[in-house]
Amino acid sequence: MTTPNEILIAKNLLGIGAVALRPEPENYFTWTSGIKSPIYCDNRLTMSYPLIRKLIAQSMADLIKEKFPGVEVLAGTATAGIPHAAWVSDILNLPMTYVRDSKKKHGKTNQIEGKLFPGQNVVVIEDLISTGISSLGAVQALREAGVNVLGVVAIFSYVLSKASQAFAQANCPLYTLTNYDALIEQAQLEAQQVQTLKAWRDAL
Ligand SMILES: O=P(O)(O)OC[C@H]1O[C@H](OP(=O)(O)OP(=O)(O)O)[C@H](O)[C@@H]1O
Ligand SMILES: O=C(O)c1cc(=O)[nH]c(=O)[nH]1
Repeated sequence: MTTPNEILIAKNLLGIGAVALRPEPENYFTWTSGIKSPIYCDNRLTMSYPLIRKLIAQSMADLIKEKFPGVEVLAGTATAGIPHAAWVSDILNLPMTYVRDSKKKHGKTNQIEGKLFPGQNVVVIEDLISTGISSLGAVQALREAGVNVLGVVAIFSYVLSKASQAFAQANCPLYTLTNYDALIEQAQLEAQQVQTLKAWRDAL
């Protein structure tokens, strides 16, 4: 069942043109995982719309307070999760860190930037979940640093079965503000196109 807030966030993403469709296989987008896709959701565009980024930050803050009341630190995923982690940490008045996808090649060679203390309760902030590999990589780095990852909060998920399995296997709860089904239902597409897009996702 799609909730009113999932619909609201999906409508806002659609309203700013964050969702692009390329139905012809020869023009498919390439995702970070290498998956070829007829759809791409560019949540980075939300940075340019203060009202929408505030709606996202407040919704994430509310979700974190409800699901992870013991949170002590937020960790954004580089790069697209970082600005959202900053805005949410401001609302919740919490310290913030961010996690690179690998160790920096120079300087202090950190993968995690910012201050963490072993045993702290951390929530990871991500912009988007496809396979979940990026956010679960951040979760692993944080666990190796000795902190307790309570879970991941993201703006959007494609709800791929492989992502659900990966989060379950990593014993990491995931909550998102909206998802693929809400998005394509609000996208004012032909019924046939909605069916094709759902079948494409379900086959991944
Ligand atoms: O669930 P996954 O299959 O890992 O895919 C989702 C990731 O892909 C995008 O990041 P991208 O690698 O494009 O980098 P960016 O955040 O620096 O833009 C997005 O911001 C997520 O982090
Ligand atoms: O999997 C990805 O790389 C990906 C998909 C998508 O829709 N949007 C995005 O920013 N990244």
